[in-house]
This record gives sequence, structure tokens and C-alpha cells, in this order.
Amino acid sequence: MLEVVALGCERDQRKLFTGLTFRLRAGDMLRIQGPNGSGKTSLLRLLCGLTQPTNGRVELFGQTLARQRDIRASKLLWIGHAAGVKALLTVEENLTWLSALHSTGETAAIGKALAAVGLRGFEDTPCHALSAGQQRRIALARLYLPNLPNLWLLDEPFTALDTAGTEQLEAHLARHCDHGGTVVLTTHHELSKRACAYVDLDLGQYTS
Ligand SMILES: Nc1ncnc2c1ncn2[C@@H]1O[C@H](COP(=O)(O)OP(=O)(O)OP(=O)(O)O)[C@@H](O)[C@H]1O
Repeated sequence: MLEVVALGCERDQRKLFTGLTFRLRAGDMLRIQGPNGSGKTSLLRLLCGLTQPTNGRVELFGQTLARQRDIRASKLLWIGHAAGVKALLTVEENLTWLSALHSTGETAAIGKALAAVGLRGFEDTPCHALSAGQQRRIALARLYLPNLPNLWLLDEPFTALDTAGTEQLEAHLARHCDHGGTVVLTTHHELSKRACAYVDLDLGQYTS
């Protein structure tokens, strides 16, 4: 599904990592950890095709990612480290907007996803009136919409979540993998619930 071959990344003429090679299949969960600044976010951006590698390549379903610009959105779901919500839009409007790439945005599905992340009753609340954890939950509600791509790339998804929210997300990610999905996530958090096919990658070991 996703293959990384001899990948290297440089930012501002400074090498972050080199020689990274791995292959992910349906059902795999890859947790990327490493010190601040080691390049975890930079790696996820490479895996999404948002930036291009200095060396090596990323292949999605057997094709170089750079050549798949038009169809990437249908093959992978990316949630960045910022919640990415618009302060003046309501909770429901934000999720409808965030889901536009993958979902039809039907009201019933939006309502179910918001309920799944504990935001029932907040549908009409403008996002500037929410806490950081509640804003994060809007971004994560995308993971409860129907018809999503199987490959999820998540940058620090546990940021600002409380204990119950963290446990629920861990379980949801593990379930997704155990049903044939694939998850790549960056986090400093030790997962207590993992998919059956779980791999830990310490990016600090690839720093030159
Ligand atoms: N837009 C940018 N332009 C130039 N350099 C950048 C940019 N974003 C990040 N960097 C540099 O790339 C390096 C890696 O950043 P990155 O965000 O990938 O690290 P990280 O491992 O995710 O860090 P953290 O654990 O702090 O989130 C950092 O040293 C940073 O200074």
C-alpha cells in the first residue's frame, strides 16, 4: 500500500534523516516517534505528497506519490498537528467543510461523527467558543465519517485530548487497522491499545 525507499529529508540545508525504508500493508499501524525537531512532521508531509524528498521515494499503491497529485485525496486521509478549524464557523459547518475531500457531508453522517467525539449539543456553537480539546475533537470527527480512504496519516492526534478521549481514539485507530485499514501516526504518547500489526519507528535513529 505505502512504500518508502531510501528516503531522505533536508530542511534549510540541514539533513533531518536519511536512509529510511519501510513498507506498510493493510492492517498495519506505524507509530513515528523521536526528539523534537527530528523530522516527524516533515516525514508525514512527505508521505502525503505535500513536500518532495531530498533523496529516495514514496510509493502509494505501487506508483510514485509525486505522480498521483489528482487522486491522492481519494487514497489517503491526512490530519495535521493543528486542529485546522475556522474560528467563526460553527462546529457543524467546520466538520462539513473539513469532510468535503472524502465525504458527501450529509447532515446525518456529520451528526453521528460529532456525537462519536462527544460534541453532540455543540453543533451550532462557533468554534472560537470551544476549548482546545474540543477543537481537536472536531478535526478527529473526520475519522468517524463514512466512505473514508483506508490509509490515515495523523500528526500528533492526541494533542489536547483528555484521558477518555485518548483511550477512545487509541481504540478507534486499532479497530480501523484490525479491519484492514492502515494508520501512520506521530506521537510522543505511548499507546496502550495497539493494532495487531504494530511497528514503532524512532526517527532519532535515522538522523545523520
Ligand atoms: N517550514 C519550515 N521551513 C524550514 N524549516 C522547517 C520548517 N518546518 C520545520 N522546519 C525544520 O525542520 C526540522 C524538523 O521539523 P519537524 O516539525 O518535522 O520536527 P518534529 O520531529 O515533528 O518536531 P516536534 O516533535 O517538535 O513536533 C526542525 O528543525 C525545523 O526547524
